[in-house]
Amino acid sequence: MSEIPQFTAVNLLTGFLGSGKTTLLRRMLADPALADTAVLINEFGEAGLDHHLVERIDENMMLLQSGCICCTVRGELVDALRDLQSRRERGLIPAFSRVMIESTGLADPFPTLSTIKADPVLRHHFRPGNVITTVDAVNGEGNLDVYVESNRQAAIADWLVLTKTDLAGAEAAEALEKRLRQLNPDATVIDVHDEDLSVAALVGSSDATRGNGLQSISGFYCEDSRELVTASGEAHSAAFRSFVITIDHAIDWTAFGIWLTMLLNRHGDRVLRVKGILNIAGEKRPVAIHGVQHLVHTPVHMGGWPSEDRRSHIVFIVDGLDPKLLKRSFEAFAVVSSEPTHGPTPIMRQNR
Ligand SMILES: Nc1nc2c(ncn2[C@@H]2O[C@H](COP(=O)(O)OP(=O)(O)OP(=O)(O)O)[C@@H](O)[C@H]2O)c(=O)[nH]1
Repeated sequence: MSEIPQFTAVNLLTGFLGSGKTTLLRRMLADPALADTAVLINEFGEAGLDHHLVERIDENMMLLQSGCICCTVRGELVDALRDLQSRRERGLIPAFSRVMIESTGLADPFPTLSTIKADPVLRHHFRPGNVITTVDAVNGEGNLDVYVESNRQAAIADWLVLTKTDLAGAEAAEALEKRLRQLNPDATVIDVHDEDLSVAALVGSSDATRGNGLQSISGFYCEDSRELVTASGEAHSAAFRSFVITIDHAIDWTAFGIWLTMLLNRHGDRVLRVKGILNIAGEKRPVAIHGVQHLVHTPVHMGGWPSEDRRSHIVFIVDGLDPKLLKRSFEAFAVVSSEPTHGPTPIMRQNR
């Protein structure tokens, strides 16, 4: 069992929606050097799926849900860290020597880290560790153009991890890297596909790199899950909404694939993120699907169902798109087969 450090580093894994945070987290947790890591996952929206997609469930992993870590669930973050500390001290959970928080894709890293320093209990046990920011080489430039959150996540990073360079091509990746270096000259920029990348190094000592970003960013906070406020106090123009569709019948894969592709082709600039765990007609194991703006990623068969619940859950994060319209188009496409997964009714629920 590892010794309890005097101050446990709390590392923050951030990056815009769908930029590859959970994918990188999975890779990090698979590294034996990072086995003694406690993980807090924060999701924007009512149905958290990331803790299922990580496919590691143990007592050192917690879900912070129903809000954004930089604002509405900040108290939950404090409680979760205090709880981890208390259970570790009493030997109720395996000792951990670092914490990794995966934030929502919309979170501002600054309030998250300052929460730890400001809390009278936490500051005796924890210290801010590294900020690791994933930046998607396909959508990254566009996100930096439009979303202030994306700029802040990049500006405060100790590590800027370029993802999806395999899809974007060398030219786009180089242009993005150049822009990121201008935005944050102190960060180390690395390609997630670089053979030399040691994921354990991402959570190494942060003393040499931390500071500049934290000092230059102030006054930004996320008011609630729908409206974001800029450093100057003006309302952010983006109208982010998150909602989930839950389906009680097995899904017709072909119809669903056509529907999702058409949706993202047409509205990809406003459907910032789609992710789901689906019960597909004729399949025993669940299928994880991911859409990020105009991009539909390759679906993946999961190892098994994460719980007794066999229904499909699809989470959407949209910017200025009416959830009712999206739901109507989903229904019109008849993506639901006649095979029930969980009782006869109802077919579909929308939480918000
Ligand atoms: N081809 C490719 N796909 C990637 C890469 N990184 C992530 N993906 C895919 O991108 C999709 C989204 O990845 P996630 O890791 O879930 O992204 P995320 O940032 O955790 O998403 P949110 O938590 O919803 O913001 C998934 O289908 C991943 O398999 C990459 O480097 N290359």
